[in-house]
Amino acid sequence: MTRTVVVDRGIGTTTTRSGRRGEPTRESGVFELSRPDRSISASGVRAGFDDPRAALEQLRSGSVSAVVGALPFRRDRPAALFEPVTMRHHDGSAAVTHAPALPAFTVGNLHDASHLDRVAAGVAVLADASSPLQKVVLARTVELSSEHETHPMAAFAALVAGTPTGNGYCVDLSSAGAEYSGRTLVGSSPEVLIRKSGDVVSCHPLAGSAPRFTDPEQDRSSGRTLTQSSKDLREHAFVVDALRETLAPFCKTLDIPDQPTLTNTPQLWHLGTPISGVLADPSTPSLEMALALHPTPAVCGTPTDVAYSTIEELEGERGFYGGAVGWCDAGGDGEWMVTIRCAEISADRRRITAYGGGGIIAESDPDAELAETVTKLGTVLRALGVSTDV
Ligand SMILES: C=C(O[C@@H]1C=C(C(=O)O)C=C[C@H]1O)C(=O)O
Repeated sequence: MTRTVVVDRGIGTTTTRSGRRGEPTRESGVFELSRPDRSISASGVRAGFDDPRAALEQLRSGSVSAVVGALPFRRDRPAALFEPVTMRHHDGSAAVTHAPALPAFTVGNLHDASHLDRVAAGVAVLADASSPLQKVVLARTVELSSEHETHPMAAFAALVAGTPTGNGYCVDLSSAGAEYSGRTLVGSSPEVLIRKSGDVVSCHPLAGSAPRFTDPEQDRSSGRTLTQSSKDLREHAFVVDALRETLAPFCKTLDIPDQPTLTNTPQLWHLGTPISGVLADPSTPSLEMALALHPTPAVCGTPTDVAYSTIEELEGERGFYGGAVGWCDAGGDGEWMVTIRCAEISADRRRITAYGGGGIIAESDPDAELAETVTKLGTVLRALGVSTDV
């Protein structure tokens, strides 16, 4: 799967190293990751990698100086990673100026009842004593279309502005091959898969969700109920257990609180566990750890292989939703966010596919799960000016 792509910046087309000329691309190699304390802005493709192992090898050997991009949900699908031509770090979240205006959208079925059948089918497998499946994350999409183009930076700016933390990302997916040429992933994820700085690593897994409310008392009560929900605590524990098992071999010390704490976005309350550790080998690349940790049961399930096949059967192809978005420099430092609260913008920029899902266990209720996807889809939809109150 190794493919190296060199971009001819002058005329905006992509050529492979073997000399084949690809589809014309616009602004090839856009990568933005906005985080509350430190953001990354990269552009241009010096070398593209659809195989993350090849990117890791070249980072280790020092032949590339940094890698940015997106990992897909399925480990056997092409990644969209690249060594950028320029890469800047800056303090605080991204401040996008002069972003073009967003167009008006026609929105697909926001309350698509077919998700009820999907969840019911998942619950049936989970309740079947002969299946090893304990948790599965099931998701759905909503399609947006417009007569006018959505500029990815306009969507990114709106997503960053839509959260007080300034979380947001925008990734050109062209390095994943012809199928993805010109497509862009945008989103605002609250979930840190792995962050590495020197010998310190941290993660902030989220699992277990409840809606926010405008009424302060109702809002607090929704959060409080979540902290006491045995169903959500169980969903959360699968994720923390998986992270503990994967992180332990990398770490000299690992600090994992016994109980999750409440965290929030403008749309949702979540159960979250702040995990930190000290690496045995401080040169371990953040990309290596992201590949080891992904997919966690926050986006896939337990056990992973059974959850993967259940998702494939009940949902189909997820593309980059449920993957990871991030960066890794030559010293191994970097940060990878779980690719949730996201949407993919088509190459012609007139169609947008937004994604939302949730963890399902045997006790899950299909109606509540459908409502949770609408709330989660609200992160992207509201940023794009689309109401979810219909
Ligand atoms: C799967 C999504 O979110 C994940 C699933 C959660 C849950 O099941 O409660 C919570 C946070 C995320 O880890 C999504 O936003 O699409």
